[in-house]
Amino acid sequence: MTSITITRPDDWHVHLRDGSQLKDTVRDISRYMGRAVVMPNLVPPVMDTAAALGYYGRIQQAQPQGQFEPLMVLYLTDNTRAEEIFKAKASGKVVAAKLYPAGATTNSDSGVTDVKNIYPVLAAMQEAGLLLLVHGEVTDSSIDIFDREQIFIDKILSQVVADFPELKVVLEHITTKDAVDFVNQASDKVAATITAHHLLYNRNHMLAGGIRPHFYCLPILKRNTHQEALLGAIASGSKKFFLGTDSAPHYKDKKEAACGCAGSYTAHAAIELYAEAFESVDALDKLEAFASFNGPDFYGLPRNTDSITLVKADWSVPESYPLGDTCVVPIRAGETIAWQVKSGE
Ligand SMILES: NC(=O)N[C@@H](CC(=O)O)C(=O)O
Ligand SMILES: [Zn+2]
Ligand SMILES: [Zn+2]
Repeated sequence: MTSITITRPDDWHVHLRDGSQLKDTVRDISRYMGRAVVMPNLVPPVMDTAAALGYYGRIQQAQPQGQFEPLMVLYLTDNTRAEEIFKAKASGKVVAAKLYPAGATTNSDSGVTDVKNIYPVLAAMQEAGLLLLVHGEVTDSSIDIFDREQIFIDKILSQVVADFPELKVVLEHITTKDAVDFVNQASDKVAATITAHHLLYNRNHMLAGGIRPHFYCLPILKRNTHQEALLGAIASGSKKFFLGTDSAPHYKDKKEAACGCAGSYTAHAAIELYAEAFESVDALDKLEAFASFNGPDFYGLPRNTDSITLVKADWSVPESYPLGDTCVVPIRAGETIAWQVKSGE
């Protein structure tokens, strides 16, 4: 296949950051994504509706044409109150709240220390119809970093799902066969996003023959059998899996450092990288539902109505892109990508 036309996609998990970085992240995300679920892990985090609406306004100001719609998320803390959930829902702009276990990932220090602390909030979310998005990793330092997702699912997520059967839950950026199996056997209230980098890479790409910091993200890339399980999930065509890039820019010098930040940048070529992943398992016919149908269907939002066309033609990715005052090194920097979006779309 040399060309494929799909309904305009959305990104159900992205980091746009704030301040001087917004013009660059918004430029990339709004090239062809209709909507994006914008993660709230700013400094300070987006903890209430007023902050979410302020952030929404700044994103809107940063987009040249105004055709892109940010979908806002509240950052849950031990102190989030149930009434804030109803306020958020009533705003019409906030679609979800995010559970970051405290200390699990970038800017998660104010996250939740014990999921029991937010049980009244989860009850309110279930009642109001606000989705729960989850960074699914335990934070216990004695637990091996490669096991943190699987143990979170066993110890915490299965209990939450059992205790709130009507709550819609998205397990974000899944990285393991355990997560694929969990989501597949769960009710239709449970879904997952999968990133392009977890589909295209495994931990060998990050660690064999030299350490490559731009592949360092959380949850960390796993062994190739887990990558194969993720590819199996997208090739299955299940409606429970959809596009969430987790594109998470950090300045070049913060990644290429003795203690580098977690996060990989893919918004410069998101759908193009997903097309490669789907093609690798001969499943390009499943790309449209994954990128453009399953997300809005799960969130209860309308699907986009216009389309974009991808053509098979190599292009070279720059070594870096401008980001705020300096730059970000994207995934595939200095290498080629096999698909491109036809210009003008
Ligand atoms: N994925 C990452 O490695 N980093 C994300 C946070 C997150 O999504 O966990 C970030 O904000 O940089
Ligand atoms: Zn995360
Ligand atoms: Zn993320």
